[in-house]
Amino acid sequence: MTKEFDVAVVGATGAVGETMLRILEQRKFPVRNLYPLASERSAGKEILFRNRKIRIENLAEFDFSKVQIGLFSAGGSISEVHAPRAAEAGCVVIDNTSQFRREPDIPLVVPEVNAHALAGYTTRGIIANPNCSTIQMIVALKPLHDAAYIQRINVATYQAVSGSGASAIQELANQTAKLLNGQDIDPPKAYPKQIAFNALPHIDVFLDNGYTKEEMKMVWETRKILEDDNIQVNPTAARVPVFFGHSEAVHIETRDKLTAEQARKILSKAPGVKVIDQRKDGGYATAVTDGANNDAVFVSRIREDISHERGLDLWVVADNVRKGAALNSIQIAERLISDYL
Ligand SMILES: NC(=O)C1=CN([C@@H]2O[C@H](COP(=O)(O)OP(=O)(O)OC[C@H]3O[C@@H](n4cnc5c(N)ncnc54)[C@H](OP(=O)(O)O)[C@@H]3O)[C@@H](O)[C@H]2O)C=CC1
Ligand SMILES: N[C@@H](CC(=O)OP(=O)(O)O)C(=O)O
Repeated sequence: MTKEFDVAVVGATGAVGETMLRILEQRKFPVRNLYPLASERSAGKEILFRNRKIRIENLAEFDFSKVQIGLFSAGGSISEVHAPRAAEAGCVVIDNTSQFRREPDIPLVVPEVNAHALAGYTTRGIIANPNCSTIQMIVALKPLHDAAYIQRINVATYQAVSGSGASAIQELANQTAKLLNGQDIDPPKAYPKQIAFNALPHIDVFLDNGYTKEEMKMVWETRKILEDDNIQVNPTAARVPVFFGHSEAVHIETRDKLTAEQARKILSKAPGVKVIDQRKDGGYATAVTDGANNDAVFVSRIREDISHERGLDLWVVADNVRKGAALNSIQIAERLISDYL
């Protein structure tokens, strides 16, 4: 008989939490009892899971000794308080926030890339899920790194508003509707400037070195996941008026020469990757037509960099809420139960 697990979803009413519920159903994760948790604002409301209504409970009052697995996506400050409390009660936490990612004794895991790191979860009882932009980039780059050793990455992201949660999705929809109706938009709340029909070169807070925290997460997390502090990463992260699906223009410089043909061949066999790369109109993946609602990381526009002897260019697209967050967490949970619990 398949072993079953009691699972808490923290942030179950949010953009990521709701997607987690759907993915647990779709992948037939062996859930015995599901506990959807959120703030006291949502406590008492109901969610649907496997066609059954389940009452949302208040995270602050939840006893984590009732569950073996906790999927957390309610923000860093919430995880800071409640993830250690859950781990203390014997629940293994898979945390979607950036709260613990840089801590050396907490594994930061993308199952296709470094599943072996999961073994370290026993020290703190917490496993960190990486940043969405980092996950899709690293799924595409790891096989190329193994083949030719990547020395430097230059990346520009084009990130969907769903990365900022349910309120930002609503803000883009509202601004778009108002502008199309010839009305003035309300003062922006989710972002400092209008997002509809615009592009903002700003995600997360600004740091002293002039990069934003979203950009530096791509540097720190890439190095930790690849276990290589020598890899140089130079990101620019931008927010664009797309609802679901992050896109990235990725430029790599490898130690050993890799042709576009070799890279295409390697990527076509890589776990979690789907290559769509025909050099013709529409022969490439986009966030909306391919990334959104799909599990794969799509790679397109594979070509040799005309400005660098050992340079390669790629276009990488994925569903930021699925592979960038909810799906990756559940893939971690699947490895956890198959290999450790
Ligand atoms: N891997 C990654 O890159 C990603 C990580 N994330 C992480 O997940 C978090 C949630 O993202 P997202 O779903 O998009 O955000 P949403 O704003 O859509 O949802 C937030 C969720 O957190 C809950 N919450 C808020 N405050 C509390 C509280 N005090 N106690 C308990 N629950 C609370 C909300 O519950 P309520 O409805 O009751 O307010 C809601 O369920 C982000 O803050 C981020 O840390 C998100 C996207 C990608
Ligand atoms: N920053 C991501 C989403 C997110 O929450 O990332 P993180 O978990 O690294 O803070 C985005 O806005 O698209």
